[in-house]
Amino acid sequence: MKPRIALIAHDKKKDDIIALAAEYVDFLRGCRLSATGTTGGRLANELGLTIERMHSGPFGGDLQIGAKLVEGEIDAVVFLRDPMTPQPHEPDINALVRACDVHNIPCATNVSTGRLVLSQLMLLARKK
Ligand SMILES: O=C(CO)COP(=O)(O)O
Repeated sequence: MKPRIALIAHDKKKDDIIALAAEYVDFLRGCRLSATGTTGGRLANELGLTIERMHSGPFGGDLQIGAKLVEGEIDAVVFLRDPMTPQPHEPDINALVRACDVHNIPCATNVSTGRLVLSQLMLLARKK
């Protein structure tokens, strides 16, 4: 089965997630991707990725990704949070990260960890 990956970034981290996704774009093309609204729009427009786009984060997108994850439909999350800017939907953000911990789903919250997670998923996918 194709790896199912959720990609999310706060506004000041969006350039970072585009750059990160660009590094792995060939692998990501073979994955089933979901994203919050604005992040997904940029990934689709700038990298040509096919993505299931949820609502924007402040309008419930993190919760939608969390619900998919709870249903067993997400294998890994790359969520580049902005640690320097308060977010109006902080409870939703915490709920998604908590859901990852509850269900033991890898959740990369910075670029370095994102690289480790995507590299490993890529290796595992090659072995299959
Ligand atoms: O706010 C977000 C995650 O908490 C991201 O939402 P957008 O991708 O719609 O900007």
